[in-house]
Amino acid sequence: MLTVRAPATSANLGSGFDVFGVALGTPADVVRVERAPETRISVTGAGSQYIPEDPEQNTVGAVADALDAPAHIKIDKGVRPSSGLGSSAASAAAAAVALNALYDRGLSRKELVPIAAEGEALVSGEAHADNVAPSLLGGFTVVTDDGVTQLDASIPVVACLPEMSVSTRDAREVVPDSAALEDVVDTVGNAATLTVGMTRDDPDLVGRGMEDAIVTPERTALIDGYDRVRDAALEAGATGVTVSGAGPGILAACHRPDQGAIAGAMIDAFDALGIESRAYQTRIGEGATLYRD
Ligand SMILES: Nc1ncnc2c1ncn2[C@@H]1O[C@H](COP(=O)(O)OP(=O)(O)OP(=O)(O)O)[C@@H](O)[C@H]1O
Ligand SMILES: N[C@@H](CCO)C(=O)O
Repeated sequence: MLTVRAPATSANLGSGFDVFGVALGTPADVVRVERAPETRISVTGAGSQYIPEDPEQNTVGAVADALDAPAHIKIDKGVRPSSGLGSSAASAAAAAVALNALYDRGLSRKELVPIAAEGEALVSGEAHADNVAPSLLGGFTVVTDDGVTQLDASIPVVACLPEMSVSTRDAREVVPDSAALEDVVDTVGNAATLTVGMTRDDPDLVGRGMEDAIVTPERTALIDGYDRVRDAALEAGATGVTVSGAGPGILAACHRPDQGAIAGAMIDAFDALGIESRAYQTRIGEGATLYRD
């Protein structure tokens, strides 16, 4: 039996829609695999009641198919589904690493990115890799049609998850088909600022670069209380705030000493609207880890 822990991720970071992603220190999914004549899946943990065990409908089933690696696969969910924290991707990334090792396929982490992305195609209709890449590789990742670029980074963040769900499929429907040149120019500038910030591990530059005038405003309308939570986080010292992935999770970049106050302010702001939430005080962290039992 092999065990893999794969982290939650936050994609987009505002200015890098479908391009940027980061691995989070917590939460994470844990996947255990054992060789078997055909794939069988069981799911426990956060939100497991909403996750199908049918291999045709679970992201890990798509990965087992893509690697031609049938197995009994046990998923222990730490990342709640439809959270914006890359729940479906964490399972897919963990399964890709585990099955690659179980069947000695010899693929590198980068080569596993498109394989894990097959799972995303199953649930959201598109094989976007901006969550599976950081879950596999760790740090900050840039995904384009030409491949994946990875950079180690360790910016402190708060990921606040309200008790509501937004499916990636629905959140992709509100993305505009076109944008004004002025907004594109602003977003490119912000994306460049954020990237420099990551290379310097500078939370101020990263936060400044999280602004986006094209996709994020359309998506915030799907998250009750977004503006109040964002303002509360900024007042408590966040250097930047944006929707995590497709939402409803909200990501704040910050300096380490402000983390507790930001987490409290975000939870209180949701609470004032009658919405329960939890906040992960974490930092950009490592990719999937393989354990041999
Ligand atoms: N192993 C899995 N883990 C989580 N969700 C899964 C899994 N397999 C299938 N799903 C389905 O995927 C959907 C959740 O994926 P979705 O992309 O909407 O959320 P997410 O991964 O948390 O968000 P995001 O990609 O925005 O960060 C749910 O419908 C869920 O049933
Ligand atoms: N880039 C994708 C990620 C989903 O987590 C989106 O925002 O739709």
